[in-house]
Amino acid sequence: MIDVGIVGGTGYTGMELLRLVSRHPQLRLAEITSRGESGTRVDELFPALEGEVDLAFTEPDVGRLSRCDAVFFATPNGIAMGMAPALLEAGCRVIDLGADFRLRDPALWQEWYGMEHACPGLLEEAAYGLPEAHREAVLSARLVANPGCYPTAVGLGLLPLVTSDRLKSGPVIADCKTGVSGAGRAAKVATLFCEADESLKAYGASGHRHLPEIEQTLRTLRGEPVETVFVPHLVPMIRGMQATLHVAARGSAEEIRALYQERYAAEPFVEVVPAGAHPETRWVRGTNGCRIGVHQPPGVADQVVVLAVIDNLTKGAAGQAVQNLNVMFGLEEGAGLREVATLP
Ligand SMILES: NC(=O)C1=CN([C@@H]2O[C@H](COP(=O)(O)OP(=O)(O)OC[C@H]3O[C@@H](n4cnc5c(N)ncnc54)[C@H](OP(=O)(O)O)[C@@H]3O)[C@@H](O)[C@H]2O)C=CC1
Ligand SMILES: CC(=O)N[C@@H](CCC(=O)OP(=O)(O)O)C(=O)O
Repeated sequence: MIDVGIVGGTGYTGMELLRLVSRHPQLRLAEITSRGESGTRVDELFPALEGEVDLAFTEPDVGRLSRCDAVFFATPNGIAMGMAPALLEAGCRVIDLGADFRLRDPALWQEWYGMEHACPGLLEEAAYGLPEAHREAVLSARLVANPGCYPTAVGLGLLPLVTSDRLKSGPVIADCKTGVSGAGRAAKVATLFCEADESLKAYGASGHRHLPEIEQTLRTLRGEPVETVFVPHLVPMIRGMQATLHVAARGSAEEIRALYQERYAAEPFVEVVPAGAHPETRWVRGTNGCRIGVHQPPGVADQVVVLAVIDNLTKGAAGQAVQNLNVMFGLEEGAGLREVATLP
């Protein structure tokens, strides 16, 4: 068994990790932290986990955490970088669900996250944990930067095109929507039911911190910059994310769909939906799946619309983190991640 620790076990991605780790056949939860709930039993706070988790929350402590084989950070940005060096030194593997190790350039990190990086020396070493693109790097990594939810949906939605000669020059438009759990559990007025329900709003249209991460992902895949317009939206649902990607590309919808099917044929979590289908977020709710549809607007030459849906908390965060751990430890990549979406 592999002993894992979760730092930030009371937040939304920490709760999702708890759900997945508790059902994973090769993982044992050894440590779970919360400053606010230290001493409280996990199943007292989350009765759904009664009989699944026999632990209480503790204060985050490097000494205790370093006894784990792997530690997940499900914490706000800027926390993992303070504790990761000591954990790595102690021989732990680290997977950060936050953004601390995602951007290669510490100056870019400071510009978008407003704080100086605590361990810029680890940025080169960290593997960017989008397994469909960087499986080899994850396989040998001690430290994984779990991608952001929007960069996951946009990255998977564009990967086959940006690595092919079908992509034409011109900006990619990434029109993205997500549910309120994306903002985390800490109360914010904008995500209160009365503020978010029965309404839809764009935000970050003049610049969102996931833009440099998306640009870095696309540049790495293509070998040159891919101009990107990224506009996120908040929609009144709890989980889910859709990236609607407008891309200039050569070829018919059939040819481009075939390119996607070929690229993702061996991927356990990415599925290209049949011609004419529009994937829905509820098809992947609570699962580690990503469903992708390829369409072509009539009457516009060399233009495609790619639709990619994920669950922001699963493939966009905790599920992908477990997938990365499976790859890092040589486990079957889908272990503990075989959930089927709940419908309706
Ligand atoms: N929500 C989403 O859809 C996604 C989130 N992410 C990223 O994952 C990370 C966690 O997000 P999310 O679960 O939504 O956040 P939440 O706000 O829901 O939870 C944060 C957790 O971190 C703990 N925490 C807060 N401050 C500290 C600290 N200084 N030291 C140790 N623990 C701390 C909190 O518990 P306590 O205060 O009791 O210690 C809590 O358990 C973030 O970096 C987020 O950006 C990534 C992809 C998607
Ligand atoms: C609705 C909402 O606020 N969504 C969040 C999603 C991003 C997120 O979770 O951030 P990381 O993946 O970088 O950790 C946001 O736009 O900030």
